[in-house]
Amino acid sequence: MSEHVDVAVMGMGPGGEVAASRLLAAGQRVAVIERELIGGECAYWACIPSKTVLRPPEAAGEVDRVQGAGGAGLDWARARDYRDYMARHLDDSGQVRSYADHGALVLKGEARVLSRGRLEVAGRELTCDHVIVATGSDAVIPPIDGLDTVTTWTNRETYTTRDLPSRAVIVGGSAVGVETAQFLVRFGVQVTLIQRSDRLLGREEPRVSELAQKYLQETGVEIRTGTSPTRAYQEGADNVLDLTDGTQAGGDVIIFATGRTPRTNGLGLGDAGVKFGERGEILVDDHCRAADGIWALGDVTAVMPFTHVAKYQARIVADAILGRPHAAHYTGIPRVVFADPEIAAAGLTQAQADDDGLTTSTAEIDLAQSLARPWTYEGDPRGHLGLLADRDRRILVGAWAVGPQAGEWIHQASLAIRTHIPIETLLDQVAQFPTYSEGYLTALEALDL
Ligand SMILES: Cc1cc2nc3c(=O)[nH]c(=O)nc-3n(C[C@H](O)[C@H](O)[C@H](O)COP(=O)(O)OP(=O)(O)OC[C@H]3O[C@@H](n4cnc5c(N)ncnc54)[C@H](O)[C@@H]3O)c2cc1C
Ligand SMILES: NC(=O)c1ccc[n+]([C@@H]2O[C@H](COP(=O)([O-])OP(=O)(O)OC[C@H]3O[C@@H](n4cnc5c(N)ncnc54)[C@H](O)[C@@H]3O)[C@@H](O)[C@H]2O)c1
Repeated sequence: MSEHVDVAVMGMGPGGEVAASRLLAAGQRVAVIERELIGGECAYWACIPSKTVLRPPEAAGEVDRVQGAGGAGLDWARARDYRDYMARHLDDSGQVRSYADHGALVLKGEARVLSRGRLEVAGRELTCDHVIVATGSDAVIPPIDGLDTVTTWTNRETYTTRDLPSRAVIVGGSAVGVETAQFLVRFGVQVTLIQRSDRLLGREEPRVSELAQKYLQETGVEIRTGTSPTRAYQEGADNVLDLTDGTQAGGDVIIFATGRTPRTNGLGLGDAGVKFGERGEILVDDHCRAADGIWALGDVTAVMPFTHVAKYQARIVADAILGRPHAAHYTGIPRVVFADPEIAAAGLTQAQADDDGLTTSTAEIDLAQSLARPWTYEGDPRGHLGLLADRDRRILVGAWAVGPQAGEWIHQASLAIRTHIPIETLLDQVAQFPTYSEGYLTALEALDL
């Protein structure tokens, strides 16, 4: 006999967790279904371990850059132990207990939709009023001849490794590739980064790519753009890639940071009326509704594959199920790459604004030339801020920043873009002295409006 719940959540990554927690708090009977670990990719193999191991080199670098301090050392064994602690030693028994204590029906296993409102999990049948699909994404590995003869890693092996390689080749130069290169090189690994397009972080402004490349090269990463692997083979102890530009790259390991694909295989969703996009993503409306009684959120929708977006969409879905629907807005959501210095952006790029037919004005400032904070912060100051304004509406539509803690102070631009704060109000806003946030005034004044 099948058991009935109000809502079944398929996949308990950060998106599924937020949806489930909110629905449980509102008194709904919720089944939480997870085939691996409650917490998902983010908690065990992505955001949390990566940000944990990026922090020691960042802190040590800060100490070395501050005048009057110096000599900070790095200790991989301690960094790794703390990473493993932060990733709960790949043990979710605490989460399983906690959801059960909060009244959830916790099911460990692969969920599959049998028909609308009917699910199967590990041989057990479940009926429900709503299904939330929050199954995330898998790493993509491009088809390359000979790949099965060499040692390959994705984010999973990279962020659970006990020992660091001496030399690593990273394929892919977007967020995962840049962060992974930054982490490894600062822990002493010799890193070669292979990027197919002609610049890193291809979705951001070309100037952001340029700064990202400059800072990464300064830390010792060898970056090769405009090329990609054609063949993989073993040469002695080396894992080697032949590249399209006729060169080779070799190391102890080849790490793939070549994107993600939505996890929808075998979920049985097509029969339940769910539609898929070109990348295999679940198509949703602005309430994250995929079909009658079926909702989807997070990476599986490919709207913006970030944890903060998965959590936002979870709020949208939970509110819709609880009878207080409001549409999702993605304008101005921040995008941060936790390199050193941090790389942050929000809103449109110039190319996107052009596509939208906007009449724009841009400004870029070197923060060290106009602010005190970069100088009080470090001896050889770094920091750039770029703004993109809509001249007709006199609002910001885009912003980027490359500098210390940019991932924090980008949120000012994020809010301004999301809420259409008039430029005049932004010019009248007072930022604390001396902070990086003061840069907004200088950049706004540099706009030609
Ligand atoms: C190396 C790396 C670093 C990242 N760093 C950041 C960062 O700093 N900040 C940020 O915002 N984003 C970051 N991301 C992106 C972030 O990890 C994802 O956007 C986020 O995990 C998406 O959450 P989700 O809930 O949609 O899916 P996931 O975290 O992928 O969770 C989905 C869950 O569903 C489960 N599942 C799948 N199929 C089934 C099934 N049939 N039945 C039951 N369970 C199932 C999976 O086991 C998994 O636990 C990073 C990604 C990578 C790869
Ligand atoms: N700090 C963060 O918020 C954070 C950190 C890491 C990842 N993420 C998210 O995770 C997702 C996955 O990131 P990602 O960097 O893996 O994927 P991505 O899709 O953003 O980038 C993949 C990169 O690999 C390159 N590439 C693909 N195939 C290649 C090949 N055969 N040879 C050489 N280069 C190749 C592409 O040109 C592209 O630059 C992103 O959407 C990102 O938003 C976020």
